[in-house]
Amino acid sequence: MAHWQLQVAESANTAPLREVVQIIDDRILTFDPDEKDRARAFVERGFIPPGTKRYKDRRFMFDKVFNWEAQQGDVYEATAKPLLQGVLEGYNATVFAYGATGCGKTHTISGTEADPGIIYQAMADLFQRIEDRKEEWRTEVVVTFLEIYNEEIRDLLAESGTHAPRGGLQIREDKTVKVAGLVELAPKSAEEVKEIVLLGNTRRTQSPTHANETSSRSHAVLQIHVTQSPRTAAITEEKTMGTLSIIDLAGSERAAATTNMGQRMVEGANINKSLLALGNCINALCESGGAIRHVPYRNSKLTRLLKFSLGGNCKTVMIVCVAPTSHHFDDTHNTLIYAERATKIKTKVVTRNVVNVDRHVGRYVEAINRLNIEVAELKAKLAGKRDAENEVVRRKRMEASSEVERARNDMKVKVEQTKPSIVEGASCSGKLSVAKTKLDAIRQRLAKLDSMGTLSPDLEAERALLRSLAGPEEQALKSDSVFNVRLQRSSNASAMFDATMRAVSERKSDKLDEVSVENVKLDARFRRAEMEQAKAEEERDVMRGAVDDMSQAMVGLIGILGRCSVLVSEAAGMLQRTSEAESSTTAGTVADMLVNLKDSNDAAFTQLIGHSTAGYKVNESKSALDSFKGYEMSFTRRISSGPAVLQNPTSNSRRTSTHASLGVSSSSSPRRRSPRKSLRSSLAGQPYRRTSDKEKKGLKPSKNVQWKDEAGHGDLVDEGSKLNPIALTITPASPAPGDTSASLPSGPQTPPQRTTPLAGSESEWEDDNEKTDDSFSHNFSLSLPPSTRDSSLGDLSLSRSYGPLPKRSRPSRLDPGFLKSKARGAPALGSLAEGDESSPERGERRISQPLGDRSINQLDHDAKPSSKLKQNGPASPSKRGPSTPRGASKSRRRSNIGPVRGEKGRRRSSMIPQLSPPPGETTRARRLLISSTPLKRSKRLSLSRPVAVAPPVMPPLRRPPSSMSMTSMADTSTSISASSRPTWR
Ligand SMILES: Nc1ncnc2c1ncn2[C@@H]1O[C@H](COP(=O)(O)OP(=O)(O)OP(=O)(O)O)[C@@H](O)[C@H]1O
Repeated sequence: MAHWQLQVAESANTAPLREVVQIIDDRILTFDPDEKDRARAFVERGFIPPGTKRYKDRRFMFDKVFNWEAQQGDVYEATAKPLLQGVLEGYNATVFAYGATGCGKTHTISGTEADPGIIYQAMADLFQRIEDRKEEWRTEVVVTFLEIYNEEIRDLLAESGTHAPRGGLQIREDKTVKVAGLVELAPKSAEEVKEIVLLGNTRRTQSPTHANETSSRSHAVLQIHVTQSPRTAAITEEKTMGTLSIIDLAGSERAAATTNMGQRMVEGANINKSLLALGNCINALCESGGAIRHVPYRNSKLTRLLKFSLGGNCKTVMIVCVAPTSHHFDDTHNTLIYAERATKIKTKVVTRNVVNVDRHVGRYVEAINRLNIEVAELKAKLAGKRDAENEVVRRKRMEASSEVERARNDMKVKVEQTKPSIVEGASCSGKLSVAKTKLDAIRQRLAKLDSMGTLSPDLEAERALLRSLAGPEEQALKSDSVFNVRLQRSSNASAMFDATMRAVSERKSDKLDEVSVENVKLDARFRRAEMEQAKAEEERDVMRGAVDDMSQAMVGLIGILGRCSVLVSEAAGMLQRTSEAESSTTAGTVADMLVNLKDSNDAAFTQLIGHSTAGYKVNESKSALDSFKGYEMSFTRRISSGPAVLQNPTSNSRRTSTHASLGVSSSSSPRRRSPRKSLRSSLAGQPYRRTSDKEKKGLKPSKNVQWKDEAGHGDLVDEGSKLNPIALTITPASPAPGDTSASLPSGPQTPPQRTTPLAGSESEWEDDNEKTDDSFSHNFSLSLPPSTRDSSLGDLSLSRSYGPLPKRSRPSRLDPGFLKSKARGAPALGSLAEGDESSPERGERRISQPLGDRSINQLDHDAKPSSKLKQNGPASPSKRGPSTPRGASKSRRRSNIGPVRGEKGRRRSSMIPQLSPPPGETTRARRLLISSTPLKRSKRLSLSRPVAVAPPVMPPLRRPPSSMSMTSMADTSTSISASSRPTWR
């Protein structure tokens, strides 16, 4: 069935006398619409007889009606474009423009360079579609261009001078209509077709007429033959052939209207004749209704040429151009009637032009060769495609790898940036935990003391001590403390670290494949775990340091307690003997009290560590009081900021390991050597004693009033002048040169250990601020009551100076004093000369041994009659000199344990406990009150003063025993036991 599509294009005309075409919508128009203004209608049309219409007012309906604003593209879209797909599928199609002369047929079909018409747009579309399906179809396009001028067919593509005839071509009609001898061109693009059309138009007959300056005096027929065959060849080749005919008819013209004369009139007559033949064919096709009826195609060349386009196997679109003004009233009217009649053409079903070519056997070789070529081409394409794919894959892998590397690098950089701060935060967290734990223990004891109501002086002193101990811990736990600030900083760094890890692991990138994304995530997880491990290790180290600190302190304190108990016991024995000899009841009472004190302390000691010192006997020949050099104990630790930095106990214990006899183990036999660290080694392991500034300046240090100076806080109440105390400052001293242990076989065999650098290095390690906060020292002062005159027997005060001290300057080996003392020989070193002052001869040393070394550890081995104790007196250097290892003194000197020789005199006098007041001097009990609030702090605090035990000559006690008030350490120990948690520090 032929598909007729009638469309009307309105051409703008410059003679708008009256609009005779009124467009109703895109399919309906009204010709010669009725004039509403009756007066004007009368003026225009005059009188009309009754029963007749003044205006035709006739409606026409087409497939599409364009208004004045329609563009070339709009016309193409609605007319020729729907035919193109049919042509490619093997259908014939025809587009022709019909209308009166000068109405715009050529403009619609060909257009201009700037505004191309249907031909160019259709060709552009056609070649684009061919390009799109070229993989499956081989397509050939052949173009012919002719004109029918005065019933003569002329080839518009025939070049003059060639054998191709320009005119007089004949139509050959078989199954199709063909013009013999036409030049066929095979354009490859729409541009080439455009050039072909422009060329042909220049050859087309055009003449100016009255109606149109560029009036086409011929019918132009452009035919595009499209032949397609599939690329996949088979035995039977199926070809499709479609022909698109685009025809620009010459305009119909009325001879009267055009006033053409001569040739133009002849042309017009031929034009009208052919158009009339076309009209007759259309009428015949309409009337036949598709039935077989004679259609007068042969009446003109035009109808012969359009035979199959009008009534055959073809889809045809007729574009009708009309002038909308009353000036072309009749032409427009006739054209519309002409077009309306064309819409009624009914043709048979349109079929495809498909040709099945059965190949001859002889052509198989040709087909096979072609197929081989095709296969080779396809293989080459495939290989190229694979190479390209491989290249793409390789490039993607490289990009993914570099992206992963970038992510890893980002994480590494962030770890390096934040790790120090985060680890420091972990350290601070650990220190804060330690401080809190310590503070809890201190507060527990304080609460216990507070609940006791009125406290005895010693408990008051303990409370003051504990408060001062609590101060730095509270300080450390404050929200604005250094640790908390660092902790906050650390948490910020940690948040940054986490955010970066999260951002990097969740980073979206087209370059990352799944494996790379997983790799990055794993790496981020590893970094997080690594950071957690670093934090945990740091915290563990802090905790371990704190435990070590506690252990060191505990070992030292156990030594102090043990030795004090023995000392008290021995003093009690002396007093008892004195009381027996002099029949002094006072001495006896005091002795009894001391015995009680010793028993109480021993009980506390037992309760504390499960070991009693009661079984130890005092060496009769060498009294502990005589040999006791006091305790020099400087626990240098860092409050809440890490482990205490004590001297390496290993080095010292190694030196005395063979004589470690007062073990902290619960061994039942005191003689049995404990595998654990011995008391002596513990004591030897204490930090070196520091020379105070006063000592360095040669000032005579006070005895117990040194607290304020050293501690920098606490109120000093020097009651010594009033109370005349027996002040015994117990200082766990480092092994003195006179220490027999130093002369024991193990001593010389063991190289002297230099211990100072350890502490020194720690001192250097801390920054100034932290050192101020972190250092403290202990000083335990056992103040015995005035024995003779004061009613108050004084108290046993356990004091601990705590707080800042002036920065200690480390003695340097380059120090002139050091060199000077070095030049004088070993005796000038430190405490090696402790016995000098008590010796009548200079350089002669007293045998003064730490109690723990001799009286406790070697009770049975060195047991001598107690009477020897009195006879002992200043010992000759020869008694110990040969056995004194030089290394020991050197070691002590290096470790700055003792003062230089020049300071000995002053220090010595301050060290000797004034068991009996110097002649003419009123001794008073000296009590130290420690303020709970440190006034100032120093980096390190020397815990104690070196002390020398005065000769065991006890002044007669004048005070009745009943009034004596002595507080044993049992109170403290009881509370400790009650809390089942030692609070030694
Ligand atoms: N839609 C339009 N827009 C602009 N100009 C137009 C349009 N239609 C026609 N014209 C102009 O009107 C003039 C006549 O047009 P055209 O030559 O296409 O008419 P024709 O129908 O082909 O006449 P003939 O039958 O005599 O060849 C031309 O100059 C053309 O540029």
